[in-house]
Amino acid sequence: MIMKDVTQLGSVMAGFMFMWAIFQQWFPEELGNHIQNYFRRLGSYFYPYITITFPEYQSGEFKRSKAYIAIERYLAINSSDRAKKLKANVIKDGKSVVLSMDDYEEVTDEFEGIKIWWSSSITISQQRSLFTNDDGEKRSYKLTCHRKHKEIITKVYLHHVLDEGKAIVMKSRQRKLYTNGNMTSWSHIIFEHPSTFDTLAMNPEKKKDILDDLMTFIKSKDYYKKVGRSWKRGYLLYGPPGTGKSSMIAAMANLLDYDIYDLELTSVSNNTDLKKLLIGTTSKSIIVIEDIDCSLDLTGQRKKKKEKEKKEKEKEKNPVQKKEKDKKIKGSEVTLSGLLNFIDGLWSACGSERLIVFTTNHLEKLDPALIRRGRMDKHIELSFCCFETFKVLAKNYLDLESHDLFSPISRLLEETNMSPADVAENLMPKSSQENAESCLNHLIKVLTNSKEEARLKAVEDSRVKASQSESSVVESSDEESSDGEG
Ligand SMILES: Nc1ncnc2c1ncn2[C@@H]1O[C@H](COP(=O)(O)OP(=O)(O)OP(=O)(O)O)[C@@H](O)[C@H]1O
Ligand SMILES: [Mg+2]
Repeated sequence: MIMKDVTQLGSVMAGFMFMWAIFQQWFPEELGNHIQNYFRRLGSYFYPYITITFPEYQSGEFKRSKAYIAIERYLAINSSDRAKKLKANVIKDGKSVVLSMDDYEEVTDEFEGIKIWWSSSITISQQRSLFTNDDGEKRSYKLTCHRKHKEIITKVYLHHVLDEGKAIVMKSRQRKLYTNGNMTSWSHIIFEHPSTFDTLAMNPEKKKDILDDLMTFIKSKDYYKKVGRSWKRGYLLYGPPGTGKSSMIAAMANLLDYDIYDLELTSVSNNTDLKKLLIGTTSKSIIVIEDIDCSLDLTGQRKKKKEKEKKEKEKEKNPVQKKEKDKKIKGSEVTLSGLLNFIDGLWSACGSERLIVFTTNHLEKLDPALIRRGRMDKHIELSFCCFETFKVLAKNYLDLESHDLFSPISRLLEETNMSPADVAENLMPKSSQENAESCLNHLIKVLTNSKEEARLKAVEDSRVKASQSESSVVESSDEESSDGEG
């Protein structure tokens, strides 16, 4: 209603201005300016509103304007005076419907006590252009507010609308899992991994710590800017196979609504291609390098320690040699320094709000430069299944929070090294006859066998060790006696 009054008032003022344009030609210039100013003031008095229009397509752009899409989604959810006619947009390959305000609808919004009017309009263009859709329709949203609020509306409210709208778009879009199939570009599939922090079995305190860290990160845009760092964070996930490293990455992506870029380092030819791939990533994403120790060629790293340290010192003195020491990625020309640049060089700042995650089964094999704090800010160990981990798995897989068999399982878990993947596998019912108790009994059996196997292996290992040291004693005494003969 108010919106209609505002629009009518606008039409009256437009009429005034038109008449003025005709009269203007009959007056001397100076008098004309006076009258013009007078009319402007009069106009502001009767029509103290400003309007801002957001077209669906910016000129020169083929894609729908991001601002338009953000406003569309914001208004569908936030406008206090909801639109009566809605439009349904089908997204996520037909799996989800998003409602938005239909053409020629009006809604109101309120921000810090200020009333804002929004209207949607459409003009049909006779001349079809590349920048409109097939029907030659040009849609736009128009914001109207009182002139005295111009500052707060343009500087604060619009940011709020665009940020909220973008967040809604991000939440409802389909997330993608990218891989560098082609050497310098990414290809993707829809990312639909069911792992979440609820299904992830690990020590609850550790889990909370990671969750807090992630939530702090996503809210820290201004902080990162203030301290002069690009808005990204590195996570190093390490631990034996089947302990949940990949599952945690999926849980992170699901929690934050991020895309995943799964970087296969061995198929990147050189540092330049690596840089191109980096530029091709978007914000709000996780760049993952799995099994980083398998990608880096670390042959020769474990030579005799002292000899190596001596050589290192010499190389430090000679920059040419220092460059040579740079390790290469197996089967490619990408070097360690190329990778370090990828993580935190100048180019790494080309996007924002990004996590870089490395996983490894062998932390000790990694070059310290690669995982130092600042590059890999948070080191997270995922280890063999403990009782805390088991409890989460029992809850997820069997809907059990407690059971008499939990205490023998707790003891056995302390005495064995079984990965959560193996425990989970044993908790899964294999037939319709199996119930929670039979699954627990099955797990006890497997844990007992594994404990026995570990005991036998330890006995065998110590036997081999003893026989090795015996034979080395014999060898050295033989050498001594032959030296004596010589
Ligand atoms: N901590 C865990 N919580 C819940 N499920 C787990 C956990 N660890 C392993 N699993 C289960 O085991 C399977 C394998 O786990 P995942 O692939 O995450 O292990 P990983 O640590 O990445 O192993 P790898 O080092 O071999 O890559 C998962 O599909 C999941 O079902
Ligand atoms: Mg994995």
